Amino acid sequence: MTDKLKDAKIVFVVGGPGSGKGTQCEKIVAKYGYTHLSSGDLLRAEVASGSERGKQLQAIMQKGELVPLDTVLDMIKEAMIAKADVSKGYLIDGYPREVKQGEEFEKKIGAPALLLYVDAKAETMVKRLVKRGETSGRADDNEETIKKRLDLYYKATEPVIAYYEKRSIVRKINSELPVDEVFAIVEKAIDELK
Ligand SMILES: Nc1ncnc2c1ncn2[C@H]1C[C@H](O)[C@@H](COP(=O)(O)OP(=O)(O)OP(=O)(O)O)O1
Ligand SMILES: Nc1ncnc2c1ncn2[C@H]1C[C@H](O)[C@@H](COP(=O)(O)O)O1
Ligand SMILES: [Mg+2]
Repeated sequence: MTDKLKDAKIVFVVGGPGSGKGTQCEKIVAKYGYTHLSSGDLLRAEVASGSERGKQLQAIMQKGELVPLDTVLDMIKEAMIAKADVSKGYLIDGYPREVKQGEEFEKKIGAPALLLYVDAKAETMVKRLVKRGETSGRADDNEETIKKRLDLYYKATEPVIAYYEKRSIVRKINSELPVDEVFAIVEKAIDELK
C-alpha cells in the first residue's frame, strides 16, 4: 500500500457500458469536489499520445476487450498519487472490471468505502451508446463492439458487485431514470459516507 493514499476516501463506480457512470461522476465532482478518474479516459489519453503502448491499447479497446490489469492499475495509482495532497475523495470509474482487479487495487492502493453500482437495462445501454457514437468519436461506440463490451460486462464485471455486496458497501443506483433523478439517489449514497 502507498503511504500517500493510506487515508484516501475511495469510491468505485461500476456499471455496464453506457449505464451513465461518467455522467454521474461529473455531477459528483461538481457538488462534492471529488477527483474523477475514469480508467477508460486514462487509457484513451495514452492512445491519443500516439505512443507505442497507446497503439497496442487501441487495438484491444477497439475489440471491446479488457487491457492488462497491471497497465490500468499503474495508471490509476499514478493519477491518484498526483492528486493526493488536494483530493477530497476519489471516484474510480470503470474499475474494477473483474474481481482480480479489485483484489490487486486493495493490495497496492487501499480499500473502497463505497461501490456505486450504476444499473441500466441492456437495451437502454445499447441505445445510449449508439446515440453517443454519433458524436463521441470513440472507436468502440459501434454496434459490433458495444455487443462485445456488454457480454464482457455481464461475464466479468457483474461478479465484482456480488463480491463487494458481502461487505455491504454496494449502493445500487437506478440509472433508467432521468439524469437528475439518478443523481438524487447518488447524493444519498455519497452523503452517507461523510
Ligand atoms: N440517466 C440518463 N438518461 C439518459 N441518458 C443518459 C443518462 N445517463 C447518461 N446518459 C447518456 C449520456 C451519454 O451520451 C450516454 C452514456 O453515458 P456515460 O455517462 O458516458 O456512460 P458510461 O460512462 O457508463 O459509459 P462507458 O462505460 O462507455 O464509459 O448516455
Ligand atoms: N479497468 C479496466 N480494465 C481493463 N480494461 C479497461 C478498464 N477500463 C477501461 N478499459 C478498456 C476496455 C474498455 O472497453 C475501454 C473503454 O472503457 P470505458 O470504461 O467504457 O471508458 O477501455
Ligand atoms: Mg464512461
